[in-house]
Amino acid sequence: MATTGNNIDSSKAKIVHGDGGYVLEDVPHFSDYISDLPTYANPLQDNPAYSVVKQYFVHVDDSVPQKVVVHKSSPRGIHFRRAGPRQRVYFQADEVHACIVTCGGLCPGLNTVIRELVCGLYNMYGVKKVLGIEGGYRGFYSKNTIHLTPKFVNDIHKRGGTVIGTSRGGHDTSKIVDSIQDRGINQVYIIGGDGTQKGAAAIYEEVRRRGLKVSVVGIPKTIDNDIPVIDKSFGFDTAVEEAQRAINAAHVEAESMENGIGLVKLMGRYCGFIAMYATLASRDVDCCLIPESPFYLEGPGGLYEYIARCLKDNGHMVIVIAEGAGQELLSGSCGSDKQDASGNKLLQDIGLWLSQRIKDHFSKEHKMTINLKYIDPTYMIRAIPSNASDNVYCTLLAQSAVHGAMAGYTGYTSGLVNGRQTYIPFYRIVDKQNKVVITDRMWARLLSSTNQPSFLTVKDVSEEKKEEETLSQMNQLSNNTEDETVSNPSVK
Ligand SMILES: Nc1ncnc2c1ncn2[C@@H]1O[C@H](COP(=O)(O)OP(=O)(O)OP(=O)(O)O)[C@@H](O)[C@H]1O
Ligand SMILES: O=P(O)(O)OC[C@H]1O[C@](O)(CO)[C@@H](O)[C@@H]1O
Ligand SMILES: [Mg+2]
Repeated sequence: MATTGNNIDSSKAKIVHGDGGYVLEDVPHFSDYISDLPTYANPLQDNPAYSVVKQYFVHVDDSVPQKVVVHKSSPRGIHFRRAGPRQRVYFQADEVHACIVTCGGLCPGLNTVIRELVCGLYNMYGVKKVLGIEGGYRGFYSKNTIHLTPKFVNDIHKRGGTVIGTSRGGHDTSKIVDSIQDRGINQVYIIGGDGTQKGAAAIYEEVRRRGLKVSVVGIPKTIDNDIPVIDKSFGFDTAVEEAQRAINAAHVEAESMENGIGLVKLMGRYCGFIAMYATLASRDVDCCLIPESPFYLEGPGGLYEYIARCLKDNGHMVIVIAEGAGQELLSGSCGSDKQDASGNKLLQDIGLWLSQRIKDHFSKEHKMTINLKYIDPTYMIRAIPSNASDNVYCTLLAQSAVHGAMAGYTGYTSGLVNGRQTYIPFYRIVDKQNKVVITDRMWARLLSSTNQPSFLTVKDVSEEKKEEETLSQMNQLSNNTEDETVSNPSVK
């Protein structure tokens, strides 16, 4: 049996091979494990808003390539099923009993997704029974539910947070599936980050083992942007925009004083996307430190040397640090192995630690007084409503999720790949975490925009590149050999 690192059985992967090295990583469908299900004409065909649209229904063979940059001799590569409404659906409106749950940390846009799931189900498919599960996964078996209607959700998108609450920990697969079965729920919309998607994959496996006609659908959420495959997660843009306010404040403080340093700590437990994009957007940042790129303080090429140069040249500087950066420098201090209820590492405050180190170093070694202001906006970048572009993104994600469930697909995450809405099998989402690749162009762009040292030796760079190549070769190999092969695709 082939399993991913998370014990998700990937041997059931539906891989379809086509001409020219075309590979479709398809998502599960009810018809894979339940026979003779009736289908119905999609009610959208009679909806005045959609019936005028030329080719509104997605073609059964439509798929979206994972890689858009190719060479003339490259194989066509991996594709995902294109999201959208299908001609035939597997549920009648009054048969659907949907539920929505939000898990993990907050993220701008959660309420927008909830709103659009409810309105999409009501307005597009005439579904009237939509339950909100309160307080995350544990809410399935230990909390009340809320009946969600278009009226109830009408202006929740203007508020931060999630109207149905969220939590970490408390995932008990069999209790959750018992609750789904007992309540007669047949569409489960699960909004959350990498941990949540692992939980969703486990729920799907159990639902399938019990042979239930229940669609299990994930909607990827995380301001950290650590979910692989998708272009980016919703709320990320909003968080980066809000982070600008902290960086601006740091810059104003720093440039108003002699030897002023503004130090901003931003969220990013295992990856530095928020810090990287906020730095690139701001142009006021002189140094960005992220978990993927270890840094050191002392000696040639170190952080102290760079700070001294910036202060000498400009009189001030701004540093952005992701909360997960430099944790190895802090190791040994107490509390480093603590975890939250979901098993995520609890981090120590690298920003506070670094502020003290910088002050001590410059007063002792350079006899200089540093005016350092430490700004930690923490929850302020995620406890806000989503901006306009995230709102549109949330709407498309939610509507795509609904179309897929109505069409009988299950075990998928609704996600944007190369600007197109797709259905991605869970095993692809939970397999690994998305990280900033420091040998990619984006990190090089950042280094050339800040002029900061890379903190890497030539040897480090070549090792990093080798590691990346090995990883991508392994991925290629597993796609070619591990999974069940279906030639002559009969795609739905
Ligand atoms: N491997 C796993 N299997 C089953 N459930 C899991 C797993 N990992 C996490 N979960 C559950 O998923 C939920 C959310 O996980 P977590 O707290 O890690 O947040 P997340 O979804 O990764 O979001 P974020 O990191 O953006 O805050 C929790 O209820 C947790 O119990
Ligand atoms: O909400 P909590 O448990 O304080 O967790 C904070 C974490 O959540 C995130 O916002 C998303 O995973 C991280 O950036 C941060 O480390
Ligand atoms: Mg997470």
